[in-house]
Amino acid sequence: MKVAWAGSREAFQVSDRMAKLVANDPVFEKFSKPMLGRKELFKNTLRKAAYAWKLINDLRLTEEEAKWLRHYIDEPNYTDLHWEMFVPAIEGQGTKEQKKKWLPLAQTMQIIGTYAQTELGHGSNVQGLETTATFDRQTDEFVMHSPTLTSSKWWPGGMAKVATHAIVYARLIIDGLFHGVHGFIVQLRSLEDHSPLPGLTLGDIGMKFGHGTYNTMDNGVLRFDHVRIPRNQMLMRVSQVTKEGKYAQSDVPRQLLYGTMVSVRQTIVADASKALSRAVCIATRYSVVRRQFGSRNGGPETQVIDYKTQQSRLFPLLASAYAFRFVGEWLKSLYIDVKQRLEANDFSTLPETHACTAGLKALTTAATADGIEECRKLCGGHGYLISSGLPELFAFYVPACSYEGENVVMMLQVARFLVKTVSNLGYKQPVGTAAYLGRVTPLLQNNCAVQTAEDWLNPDAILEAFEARAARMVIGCGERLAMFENPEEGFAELSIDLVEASLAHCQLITVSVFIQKLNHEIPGNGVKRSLEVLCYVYALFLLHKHQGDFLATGYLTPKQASLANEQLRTLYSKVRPNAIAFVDSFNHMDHYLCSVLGRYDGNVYPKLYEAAWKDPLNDSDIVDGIQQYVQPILKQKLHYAKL
Ligand SMILES: CCCCCCCCCCCCCCCCCCCCC/C=C/C(=O)SCCNC(=O)CCNC(=O)[C@H](O)C(C)(C)COP(=O)(O)OP(=O)(O)OC[C@H]1O[C@@H](n2cnc3c(N)ncnc32)[C@H](O)[C@@H]1OP(=O)(O)O
Ligand SMILES: Cc1cc2nc3c(=O)[nH]c(=O)nc-3n(C[C@H](O)[C@H](O)[C@H](O)COP(=O)(O)OP(=O)(O)OC[C@H]3O[C@@H](n4cnc5c(N)ncnc54)[C@H](O)[C@@H]3O)c2cc1C
Repeated sequence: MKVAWAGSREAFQVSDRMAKLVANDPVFEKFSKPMLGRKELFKNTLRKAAYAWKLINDLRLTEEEAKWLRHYIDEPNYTDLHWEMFVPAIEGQGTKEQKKKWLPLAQTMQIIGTYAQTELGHGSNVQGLETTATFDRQTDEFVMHSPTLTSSKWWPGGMAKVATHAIVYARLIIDGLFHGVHGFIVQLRSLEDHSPLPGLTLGDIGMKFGHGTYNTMDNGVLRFDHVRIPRNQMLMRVSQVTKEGKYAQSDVPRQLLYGTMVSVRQTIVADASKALSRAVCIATRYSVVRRQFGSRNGGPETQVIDYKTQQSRLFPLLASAYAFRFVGEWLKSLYIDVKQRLEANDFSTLPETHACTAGLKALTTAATADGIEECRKLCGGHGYLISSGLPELFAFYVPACSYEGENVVMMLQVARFLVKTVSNLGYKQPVGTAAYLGRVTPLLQNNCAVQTAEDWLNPDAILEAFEARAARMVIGCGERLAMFENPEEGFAELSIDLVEASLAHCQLITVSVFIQKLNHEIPGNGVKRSLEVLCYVYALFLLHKHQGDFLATGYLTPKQASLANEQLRTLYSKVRPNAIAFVDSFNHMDHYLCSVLGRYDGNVYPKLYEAAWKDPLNDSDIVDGIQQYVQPILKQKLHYAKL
């Protein structure tokens, strides 16, 4: 199962080796992090990032190994933006000459970059950005300027204190004419003494949710006061500006300007299963250790994992972790394919890839953030302790619902793709993830054939149910949209239904990828049979949760929906004996989990007790402030005795 989770034996070996390397190195200790003040926390992260870079070079780690190393170090920092956004932005949007100049500097970290798109006034609406890049023909330069307070760049990670360069998105202006938003490479700091260059105001935007997690990152604010950069620092793969000030567009689509976001959204989907599996591992192990009620004749109480209600909250999350792992893997291969096509100027699959990355980013991050919080509750009161590992994990993870495309905004992008696909049905056969919309007649006409709970243990029955639900919701929206004279007005009016239809479409993708995985790629019958159980749990849980959709579209009868739920409960009993094996297969080491409740050895209570004594408040019996503020209250003579 470990191999099935990792994707291959080689992938398992690489991640396992890096996990051990980090866990065994005292530099990467992290239990004390929540006790540090912001400055110490930040410096501590800089120290770890520098040490990690040294290890990467000294040990000559491969790119894959370096990624796992950063993952297990487990602290967001400036290198995330450098490797995941700055470098890919140059790769995807730079010309050959620009790549030749900038990539070697970035890849050896002689410069450190960030991605400065969002502003105080606009994040989702990229076309609404206000920073300007005005071409000056006399000097062959762009003048970067922040004309308003709301045009201040706001959020870019690593920008406040570390980055020496940024890809800055700004409105291109030539001779007073606006030519859309483009990316520019801008140097922020001196490579000698690290001070901000003249004309730039740079700072940190302040503390974020959760203490010890995202505050390791220096998210920044940046303002320009007429800062000049050479013309050849505009990223020019999509559009070019000549020295005469002529604006030209290549025959590559403008959407490539948004390419870096597609790349990172794919990574975020691939990473969702890491965060969810981490929370599920903690909650499952603790649910086996924790006992409440049910003692008979002085025997042990019931392990809380044996309560049906606990199982009904935990096992769908376990199944979701596996579903997200597989859909992340699938999306990665889709992305690698589109990247190769884009390099060869084939843009045909870009719209579908954009819809998949946007929609699956929204689906997986929302479910993962909610899932981590549910795992915290599954651990009862102890889940609220930092030493459970869950509050910090939640604080770290939850902004994924907002960054890289706010989730509702992303689902509306999926809706645009679906509406377009439906309106083209007469003359263009949909392919890939939308192929089912080409079979609308049977999907609209045929209803579910399930008669017994056992009938639900059939991948074809499940797939057809999810296809019919999504198709009916999408087509229904399409029909209602057609009644509006102004399509944009109609889209806005129906946006709530469109988001629900998009979610149905994305859930269909995750369910069908899980089924596909089982049909083709699982080594060993035992592993395959166990994963089949999780696949059914995932699908039937979604069906139960969204049964309103399945019933309202008329595909299921109430009887069939309740048979699905009956089957789901039976499946929970099949998951129970393997629950620990399923979470051990994630191969999460204690160092990575950083959780007293999720310890591999189950030795929870002594370690919980021990961890409490490490709190700085327990350094002495009488702490600072007691004599000054508590004793006077105790010793005062009250006028009003009853108060
Ligand atoms: C316990 C403690 C735990 C701690 C753990 C620590 C672990 C650390 C581990 C470290 C490991 C490293 C891994 C890290 C990986 C991830 C790093 C993430 C860091 C996160 C930092 C965040 C960065 C950011 O947020 S950057 C800013 C992102 N901003 C956005 O996403 C903005 C969203 N807005 C948009 O995308 C657009 O503006 C949009 C799409 C909403 C609308 O655009 P528009 O210009 O108005 O266009 P529109 O008219 O709607 O569309 C035109 C047309 O184009 C199509 N389109 C739109 N976008 C794209 C695209 N990207 N690609 C292709 N096509 C696109 C659109 O559909 C339209 O098509 P048509 O309808 O056919 O015309
Ligand atoms: C931790 C973190 C790190 C970040 N790092 C970076 C970075 O490195 N670089 C960078 O450039 N940016 C970064 N960002 C910014 C991030 O990309 C934006 O915050 C994100 O894109 C959301 O945009 P917004 O803040 O403008 O939200 P808004 O769009 O203002 O969202 C507010 C609300 O309005 C709704 N809404 C907005 N538009 C619509 C619409 N058309 N229809 C319906 N509802 C709508 C949303 O659903 C949401 O509920 C980061 C953000 C965070 C939290």
